[in-house]
Amino acid sequence: MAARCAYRFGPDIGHTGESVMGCGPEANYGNRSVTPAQVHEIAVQRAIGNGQPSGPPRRTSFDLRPFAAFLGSRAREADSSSSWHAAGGRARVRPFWEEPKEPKQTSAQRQTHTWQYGRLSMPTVISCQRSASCPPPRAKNNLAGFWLGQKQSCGGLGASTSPTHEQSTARRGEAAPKISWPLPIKNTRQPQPSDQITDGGLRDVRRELRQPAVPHALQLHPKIPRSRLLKSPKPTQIPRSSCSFSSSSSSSALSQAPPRRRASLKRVRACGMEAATMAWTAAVAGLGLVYWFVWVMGAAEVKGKRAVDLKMGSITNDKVQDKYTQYWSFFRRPKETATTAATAEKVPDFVDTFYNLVTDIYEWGWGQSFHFSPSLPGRSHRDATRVHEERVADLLGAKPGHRLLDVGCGVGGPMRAIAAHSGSNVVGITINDYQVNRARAHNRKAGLDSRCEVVCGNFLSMPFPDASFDGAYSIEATCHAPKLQDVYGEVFRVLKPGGLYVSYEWVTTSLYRAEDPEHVECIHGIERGDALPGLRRQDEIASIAKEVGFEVVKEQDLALPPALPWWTRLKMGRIAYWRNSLVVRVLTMLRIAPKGVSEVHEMLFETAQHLTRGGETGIFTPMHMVLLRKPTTATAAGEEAK
Ligand SMILES: C=C(CC[C@@H](C)[C@H]1CC[C@H]2C3=CC[C@H]4[C@H](C)[C@@H](O)CC[C@]4(C)[C@H]3CC[C@]12C)C(C)C
Ligand SMILES: C[S@@+](CC[C@H](N)C(=O)[O-])C[C@H]1O[C@@H](n2cnc3c(N)ncnc32)[C@H](O)[C@@H]1O
Repeated sequence: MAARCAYRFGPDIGHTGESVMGCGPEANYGNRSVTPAQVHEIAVQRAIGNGQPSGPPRRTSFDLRPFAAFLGSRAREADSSSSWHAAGGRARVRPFWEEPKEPKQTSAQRQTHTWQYGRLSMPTVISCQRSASCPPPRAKNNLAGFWLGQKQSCGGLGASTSPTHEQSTARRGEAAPKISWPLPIKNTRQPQPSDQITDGGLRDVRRELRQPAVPHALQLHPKIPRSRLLKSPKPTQIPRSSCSFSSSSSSSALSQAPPRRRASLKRVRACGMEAATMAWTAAVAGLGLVYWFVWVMGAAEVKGKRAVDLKMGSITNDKVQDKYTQYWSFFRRPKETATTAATAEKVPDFVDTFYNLVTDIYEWGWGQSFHFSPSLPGRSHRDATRVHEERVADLLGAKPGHRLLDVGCGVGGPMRAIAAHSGSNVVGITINDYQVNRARAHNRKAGLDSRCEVVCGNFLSMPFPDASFDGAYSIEATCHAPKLQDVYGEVFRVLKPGGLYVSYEWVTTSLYRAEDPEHVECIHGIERGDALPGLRRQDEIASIAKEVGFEVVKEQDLALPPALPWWTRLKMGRIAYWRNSLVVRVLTMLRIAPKGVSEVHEMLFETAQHLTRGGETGIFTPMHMVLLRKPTTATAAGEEAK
C-alpha cells in the first residue's frame, strides 16, 4: 500500500516545512506542508490499513505537543515547521528522529532497556494498541515527555477494553511484545486482528522522505515472560479509572500478597508514584509560572527595570507608607495647594517625594520617557515617543556643539533621544536625586555620558549662569510649578539672546467646564495623582510667556487631529496594570517590595483612568506646544517686555 503512493517533495521546500505533493488519488496532499508528526501519522494510517479515505494528515486528538513546547522541550524544535528548515532549508534543525542513533540492539538487549529521562530511569509499562510504527520518544531529556509518558497509561492505551495489539497477535498464536513509548497518539480506528501490522509503512515513508530510521523507541517489557503472553489470551485488564503506571522494581511484600491484595497494593503504589510525579510537575510548573510572572512579564517595556527591583527612590522602606500618606494629604485639594504662598513653597518638596514614590513604577511600566505622545499608525509606542522627542530638537534647530537645557529631565529618556538625534550636548535638571542617579546610569549605558549631563536642582531657581544655553526645552514638567512665570523666567534668564525654548504643557482645553462636576472630578483626579498644584488653561500659556519676555514663535496643541489619540496607550495597557497590581501585591507580601507600593500603584491606576477620561472628553491635553524665543536684544528676564 505504501508503495502505491509515491511521495515527492514539492517544488518549494521552504521554511514552512516540506511540501508533499502529487500522492495519487488516494492521498492527494496538495501543496500542504507536512510536519514530522504528520509523516508519522501517514505511516501509521498506511501500516494499519484503515481503509479510510486518504486526505491531509489529521492532527491527532492526543497531541500534547503544545504543552511540551511550553516546557521548553526539544519537541518544539523537532516539530516546528519554521525551525525545521530555517532560511529556505539551508540551516536545518535536526528533528527528533535524527537523534544520534544507538547501536542496533538485539531483542535480549531491548528487553532490559529502561527509559532514561535526564537522570531519571523509568522502567515504564504501557500497553500498546498500535502497530510497531508508533512514535519514538520525543526527547529523552524532556520533562513534558516524562509527564506525558506517565499520563498516557492512566485510562489511555493500556486500559482499553478493545483488543490490543498483543491480544490480537496472541490470539493468532504469535508472540506479542508489550510495547512502550512515552508519547501516544490516539487513533480513531483500533487495529483489527486481520490487519497486517508491520512498521513497513513507516519505513517506506521514511525511505521516500529520505529520513533516517527511527531510533530504538519501542521495546519489550522485561518483566513479562514471553510464555505468559502466548498462553494468556486475556491479559489483566486494569480499569480505565485506576492508575496503571507500574514499576519493574517489585517488592517482596507485593510478591507475597494474595492476588487480589497484590493488585490493589500495586494500584496504591502506582497512584502514590503518580501523585508524586504530579506534585513534582505542579511544583516545577508553579515555579516557572512565578518566574514568568515576576521576571519576564514584570519586566519594563524598555528593559532596565524589573518588578523585583522596584524601589521607592531615596525613601527608606520603613518610610514609604508615611511618605505616601503625607503626599496624598498635601495634594488632596490641588487648587488650594498653589494658592497660598506657604503651600506653594512646599510644592517642590512634595514633587520630590512623588517622584521617589513613582519613578521606578513609571520606568517599569512606561519606559525611560515620562510623557505622552500622539499615537503613530503602525508604529510602536517607543517609536511614537521618540518622534515626539525628536520634534523638539527639530523645533529648536539643535546642532552638534549646541548646549541645550532639559528642564525637568526625569530619568533622561528625551535627553538621550535629542542628543543622539541632533548631536548636541544636553544638561538636564531634576529635583529628584534618585532620578539623577538613574539618568546618569542610563546615559553611561547608552554611551552618551560625555554629551548628557544631569544636575539635581530646582528649576524655579536654577544653578546655571545667565545666558549659558543655546536652547532649552521642557517636556511635561513645568506643570509641577505652582507659578509658571517662575520657571519661564528662569529659562529666559539662562538662555542666550536669540535662543529658543520649546515646552510641552499640560493644560485644560476650551472644552473644560468648571460647572460640570464630571469635568471637575476628572481634572482633580489628574492633579492629585500627578503631583500638580493646579492645571492651567490652554490660553494662559502664551500670555505668561510674553509676560516674562519671550516672543511666541508658535503655539499648537499637538494632540489635535490629524494626530491620533495619546491616551490609547493608557487604555490598552489596562490588562498589564492588573497584572502589575498583582505582581506588586505579591512582592509586597514577600517583602521584596516595601509596604506602601501597592497604594502608590493603586493611585497611578486611578490616575490613568482620569487621564484617559480627560483625553477622551477632550477637556485636557498633555501636549500644548509653545515655541518661544528670547529676543536678541534682551539682557535680563522681562526687560524686553518692559
Ligand atoms: C508627565 C507626567 C507623567 C505622565 C505619564 C508618564 C504617567 C501618568 C500616569 C502614569 C501611569 C499610570 C498607570 C501606571 C500603571 C498602573 C502601572 O502598572 C505601570 C505604570 C503606569 C502605566 C504609569 C506610567 C506613567 C504614567 C503614564 C506627570 C506626572 C506630570
Ligand atoms: C513627568 S516628569 C518628565 C520628565 C521628562 N521630561 C520626560 O519627559 O521623561 C517631570 C519632571 O520634572 C521634574 N520636576 C518637577 N518639579 C521640579 C522642580 N521644581 N525642579 C526641578 N525639576 C522638577 C521632576 O523631577 C521630573 O523629572
